[in-house]
Amino acid sequence: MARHDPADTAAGEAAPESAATESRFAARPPEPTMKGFTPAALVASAVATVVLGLALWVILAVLGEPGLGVLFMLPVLGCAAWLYVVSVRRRKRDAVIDELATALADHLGVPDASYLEVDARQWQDGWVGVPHVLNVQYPTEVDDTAADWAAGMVEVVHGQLEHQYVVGRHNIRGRRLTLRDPTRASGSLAPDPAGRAERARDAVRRALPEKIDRPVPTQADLASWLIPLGVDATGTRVGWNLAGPQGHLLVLGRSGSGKRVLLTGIAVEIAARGWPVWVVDHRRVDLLGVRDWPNVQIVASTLDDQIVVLNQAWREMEGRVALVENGTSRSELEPLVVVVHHFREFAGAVADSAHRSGLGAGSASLALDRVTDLLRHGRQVNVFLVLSIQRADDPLLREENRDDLGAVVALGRLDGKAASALWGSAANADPAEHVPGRATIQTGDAPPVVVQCYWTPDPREARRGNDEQELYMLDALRPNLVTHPVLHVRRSRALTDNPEAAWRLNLDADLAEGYGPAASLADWSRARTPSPSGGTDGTDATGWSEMIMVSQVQPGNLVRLDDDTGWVVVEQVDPVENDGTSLRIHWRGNHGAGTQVVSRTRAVRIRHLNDGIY
Ligand SMILES: Nc1ncnc2c1ncn2[C@@H]1O[C@H](COP(=O)(O)OP(=O)(O)OP(=O)(O)O)[C@@H](O)[C@H]1O
Repeated sequence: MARHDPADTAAGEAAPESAATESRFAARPPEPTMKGFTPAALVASAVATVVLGLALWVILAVLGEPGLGVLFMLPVLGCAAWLYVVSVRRRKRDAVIDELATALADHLGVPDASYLEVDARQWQDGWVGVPHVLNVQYPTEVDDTAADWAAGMVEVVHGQLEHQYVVGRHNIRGRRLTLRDPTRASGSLAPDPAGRAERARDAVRRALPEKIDRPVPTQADLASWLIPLGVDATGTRVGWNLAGPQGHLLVLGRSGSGKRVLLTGIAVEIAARGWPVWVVDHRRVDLLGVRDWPNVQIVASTLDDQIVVLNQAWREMEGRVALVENGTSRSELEPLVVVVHHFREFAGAVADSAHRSGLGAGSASLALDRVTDLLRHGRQVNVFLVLSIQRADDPLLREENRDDLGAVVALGRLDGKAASALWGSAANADPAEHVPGRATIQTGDAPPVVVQCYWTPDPREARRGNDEQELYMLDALRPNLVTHPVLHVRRSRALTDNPEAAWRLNLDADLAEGYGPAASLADWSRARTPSPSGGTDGTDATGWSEMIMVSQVQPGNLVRLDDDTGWVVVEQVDPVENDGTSLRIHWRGNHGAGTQVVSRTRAVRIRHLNDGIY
C-alpha cells in the first residue's frame, strides 16, 4: 500500500510542472489506513512475547522449577522469532508495493504515490514473493478512457514485479483496476471444464450491465481510429480499429438483437471524428434517425438510391486507388464509412430487380460484386464498410472473407454450430441469455469476448418523444463542426422504356451536394412542415426544418418557440442567472419582439433556408 509521508512533501521543493500536475488533481486524499498488522506492531508483539517468556521463566525459577521454565520459554521465544521474521517480510513487501505505487504514479501522471491505493493480496512464490491479486484505486482525474489504458498498467506492473499479470476487472465508475496472476488456478482441484465455463458465463452475466450509455468521446478518442463498440465483463472498452490490418466491420444478429442501435452509434462516432458517413438503409426506416445528423451525408432509402450510393462508394474507392497509384499516400485519404444495413436482403432485392428487368447475371450480382470489391480493396484507400446481416451461416462469414473483416459483432445468442463456425469454439463466447445489445465481438486476431454494446438513442425518436435525457445525450454526442455537406442522388431525368437504359440511369447517377429536387418522401414531409408564411402545401416551402435543443439555438435562427409566438428570429441568447437549466431568448417576429425563458433541453423547430448545407 502506498503511504504518504508528510515530511517528504514538506521538505521537497515543488517543481513548477509538478505543481501544475497537482493543481489538476483534487486535494490530497487522507492517508489510507493500513490493512493488517504493521511491521512495527509485529516487532512490538515479538518483544512482548520475549518479555512474557522471560517473566514465566523467572516465576518458575523462583518457584524452584527452572527446568520447567526453560520448557515454556523455548516455544514462546520461537513464537517471538516468527513474529520478528514476519515483520521483516512485511517491511520488504511494503517496500515492493511502495516502489510499484511510485512507478504507477509516474505512469499515470499523478503528483505522487499517495494518490493511489495499491492493495496487494495472496502473496506467493518465495520468501518475499509477488502478490496474486493487485487492486489499484486511482483518482477520478486520471484519464482511463484509452482502449489500451489497462494494458499499459499491466505493463508497468510486469516491469516492476517481473511477474505476469492480466486485467481481472476494470471498474471504470469505481476507478479501480484489479490485476491478477493468470498462472495460478483458483477454484476446485478437480478439473471441471463444463462447470468452469458455466461459472465464467455466470460471472459475465453478473458483471455486465444491461444498458450502458455511449460515452461522450474525449479529445483523445476523437483523434483515434478506434470506434468504441461496448464494454466487456472486466470493464474494458472494446472497439473496431479502422487502422488495424483488417478493415471492415460485420454486424450479425437476428431481429431485435440491437443492430440498428449499434449502427446508429457507429455513425455518430464516425461523424464526431469529422469523417463522412453514407448509409444504405434497406429497410428504409431503420436508420432514418441519423439522416439529419451532421456529417452523415446521405441515408438512401429507395432501392434505386441504395444502388447509386453503393456504386458511388465503389467509384470513390476506384478514384482513390488511382490517386494512390499516382503518388498520394494512404494517410492523406480521409476515411469514408459506408453502412449497408440488411446487406443480404438488399443484394437479393437488387438481383430480383435485375431479373424482372430481364437483365443478365452481371447486373443481378451488382450489389454482391461491389461489396466484394470494397471488402477486398477499400481498406487500402480508407473506404470502410459496415455490413449488417441476420444469419450466422451467411457466405460473407466464409473463411476467404474473414481476412477482410477487422471486427465481427454477433449480437444475441448463437446456436452451438454457428458459434463454432464463427469462433472455432462455442464454449467460451456465448452471451448465455438474451439481452438487447449483448454481443460476442472478435476484433483482429484476438479471441472473442462477450460485450454489452453501448446504447445510443435514435435522434429522430428522441426528438419525437421529446425525451429530455436522450436529447441531452445526443446534444453531447453531436459534432461541433459540419465538415461534410448533405448529398442527394442526381440522376438523368431521361424517360425510357428500355429496362437496360433505365438500369444504366442508376449506374450513371452520382451524388451532389444539398437536398435534391427529386427529394424522397422523408424530405418532402420535412419541406411540408408549416413555412414561416403559414403555407403548408410544400410547393412554396423554401428550405427545410428540423428539431434541435434550445441549447443549440443561435442568434439569427428562425425558430418556432411555441404556438403563441409562431415563427420568430432569434436576436440574442443569454444564460439565466442562478439557473443553469434555462436560457433567455430575445426574439423578433412579424408582430413585435419579446423575451422568453426556455429550458435548455426543450426541443424546438428551426428552419433553414434552402442552402443545402446542414
Ligand atoms: N445496446 C443496447 N442497450 C440496450 N438496449 C438495446 C441496445 N441495443 C438495442 N436495444 C433495444 O433492443 C431493441 C431492438 O433493438 P434494434 O432495433 O437495434 O434491433 P435490430 O437488430 O436492429 O432489429 P431489426 O433487425 O428488427 O431492425 C430496442 O428496443 C432497443 O431499445
